[in-house]
Amino acid sequence: MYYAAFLNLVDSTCTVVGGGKVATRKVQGLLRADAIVTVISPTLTETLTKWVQEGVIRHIPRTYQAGDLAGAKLVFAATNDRSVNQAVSEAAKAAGILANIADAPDECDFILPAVHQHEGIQLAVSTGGKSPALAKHLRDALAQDVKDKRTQFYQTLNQRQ
Ligand SMILES: C[C@@]1(CC(=O)O)C2=NC(=C\c3[nH]c(c(CCC(=O)O)c3CC(=O)O)Cc3[nH]c(c(CC(=O)O)c3CCC(=O)O)/C=C3\N/C(=C\2)[C@@H](CCC(=O)O)[C@]3(C)CC(=O)O)/[C@H]1CCC(=O)O
Ligand SMILES: NC(=O)c1ccc[n+]([C@@H]2O[C@H](COP(=O)([O-])OP(=O)(O)OC[C@H]3O[C@@H](n4cnc5c(N)ncnc54)[C@H](O)[C@@H]3O)[C@@H](O)[C@H]2O)c1
Repeated sequence: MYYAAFLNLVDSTCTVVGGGKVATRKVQGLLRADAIVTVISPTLTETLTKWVQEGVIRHIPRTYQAGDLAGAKLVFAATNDRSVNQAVSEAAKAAGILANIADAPDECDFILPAVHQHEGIQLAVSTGGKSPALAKHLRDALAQDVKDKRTQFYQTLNQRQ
């Protein structure tokens, strides 16, 4: 079983290798947590390009090189090249940096849950890597349940503010 935790990444540097669909999703989650994000990739999705133009993320416009992970608190490998993702995994391990490797659950120090966030409540659902689609489905069902009972939950939360 994985150890479940909520990380404080405010002002922490997180490095994402790859600039495709999966990298975009990982960056979005990091920005929601107020992390400082560097993306290393020769290409970017439209969304990532927009965030670079807005100055929201830093972009290194080339392929991954040894030494790129220096200073990172967390590392994400999300290229479509197995050998690159594996090189990132090995470099992170050697540097003692926790890594998420998008195409290799066995190489992940941590995996991401499906998340729902509304006001003060955050739901996170995992299937331990077995079925991300089921994690998404369960997250949506639980989010609906929270929504249905929101008056009751938010009264409790507001009493604690
Ligand atoms: C929950 C979510 C969080 C996030 O990424 O933020 C997440 N995957 C999501 C979506 C998604 N992932 C995949 C599809 C395509 C359809 C399908 O196959 O289901 C879709 C659907 C889509 O894209 O819509 C395929 C896939 N995923 C992994 C592999 C590699 C492998 O299994 O070998 C492959 C095969 C790749 C291939 O070779 O094609 C691996 C991982 N994906 C995880 C998390 C971790 C385990 C979570 C758990 O189960 O506990 C883990 C282990 C590592 C990690 O990435 O952290 C996010 C939903 C976010 C949301 O929408 O809210
Ligand atoms: N974990 C998950 O949730 C999940 C979900 C779907 C797919 N995947 C896996 O994630 C990987 C990426 O999927 P995608 O749909 O984002 O792919 P994609 O093809 O959209 O994007 C790949 C990105 O990697 C970049 N890239 C390629 N070589 C590089 C290098 N040497 N250095 C830096 N960047 C490089 C490309 O320029 C591109 O931006 C695939 O291996 C796929 O099997 C994981």
